[in-house]
Amino acid sequence: MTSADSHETRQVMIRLEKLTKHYPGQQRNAVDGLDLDINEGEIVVLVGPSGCGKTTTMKMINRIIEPTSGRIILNGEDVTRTDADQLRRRIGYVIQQTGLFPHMTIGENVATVPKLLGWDKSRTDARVDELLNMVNMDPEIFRHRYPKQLSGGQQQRIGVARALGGDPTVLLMDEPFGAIDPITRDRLQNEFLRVQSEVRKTIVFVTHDIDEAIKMGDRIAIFKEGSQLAQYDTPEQILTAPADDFVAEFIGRGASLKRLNLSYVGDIDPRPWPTVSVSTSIAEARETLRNAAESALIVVDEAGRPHSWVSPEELNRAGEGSSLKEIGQTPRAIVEPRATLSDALNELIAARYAVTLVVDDTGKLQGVVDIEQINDSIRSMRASAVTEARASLGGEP
Ligand SMILES: Nc1ncnc2c1ncn2[C@@H]1O[C@H](COP(=O)(O)OP(=O)(O)OP(=O)(O)O)[C@@H](O)[C@H]1O
Repeated sequence: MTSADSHETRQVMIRLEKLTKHYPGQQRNAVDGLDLDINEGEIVVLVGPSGCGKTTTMKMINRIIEPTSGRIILNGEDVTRTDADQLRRRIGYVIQQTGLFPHMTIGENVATVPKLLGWDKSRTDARVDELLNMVNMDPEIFRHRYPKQLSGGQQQRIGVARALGGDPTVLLMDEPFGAIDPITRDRLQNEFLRVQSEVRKTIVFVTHDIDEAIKMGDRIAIFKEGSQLAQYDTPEQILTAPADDFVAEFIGRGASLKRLNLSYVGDIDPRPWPTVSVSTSIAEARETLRNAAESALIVVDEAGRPHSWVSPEELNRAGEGSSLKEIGQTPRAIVEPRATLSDALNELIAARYAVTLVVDDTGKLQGVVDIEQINDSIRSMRASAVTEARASLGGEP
């Protein structure tokens, strides 16, 4: 099944129909007749140049900005003219500067929506603890603190916890990690993806950063000015088959490098490499290497974990009485199947080796992956994306 099929079979959670916003005094509509379907449980990222209308689009979904015309359908229900306060309780909202209430403790902030929903104290307290744990903030330590006693990254975690308070079906995120330093941002993005794999909300995420869009999005909507949709597709499709010059330019250079972040070492079958155990004798190791096409051996410990690399020179130099435990080089460039191909390539370059060692969760050697295999994987990804793009145009595969 292709990714396009799986999107079609899922239920639409948010449907925007001919959604339009005209700001008084402006010549053009900020958002102009936008049609967009967002499926249940997916992260859709709205991305595009400044002023293209992505924030206006998102804020119309919870009607912080009222549409001029068009309809918003939430889970099959037309909510364009229903009570906006009620609507906002069903939709979590995370913004760049967290919007935490400074005079309230962290616990009180996270309890905002449960209180509005009239939950009793014990249910609310339990929910606050659950949410703080979910975003990796120990309730015992942080519950009674105030926002200004937290770092920017910690405040942003609380922003996410608060938005999830009433267990909303939909979460709107407006450049949530925009004001955070790059290293913390990366960590928060990873954490958020972990949280999402547990909570499976329907998420609309606005960013101006295409790399963030590629990382976070199940699908990406690339906007041109006036909220015209240039392309609405998976990150893989957008990177491999951009719909037009505007999209290609917006992705920028290095699309192939960005694609490396979308495939994993686990997608490649590691190939075997001549391997001996630390207890093997030097003579036996020499014999194994002599019969192998490769130019070095991997030595594994009793549990099958990489212990060292040994070269023919090292084996020749070693005296008959010495052990494989004592000679060779410490292995580097070790990756797990969940590492991205980008991670694997980084390891290869940093270690200046020709292959990375692939290990399982227990550290046991599975085989190796080399640069050729990484290259083949990118090539086949590109070929399948082009086939898919042609098929969606109704052309010959
Ligand atoms: N309150 C407002 N009054 C008048 N015009 C507005 C208002 N808010 C936005 N606009 C205009 O509407 C258009 C779309 O703005 P919007 O903020 O939705 O874009 P954006 O894609 O989110 O941009 P950015 O990345 O810069 O935040 C812009 O031309 C903007 O100047």
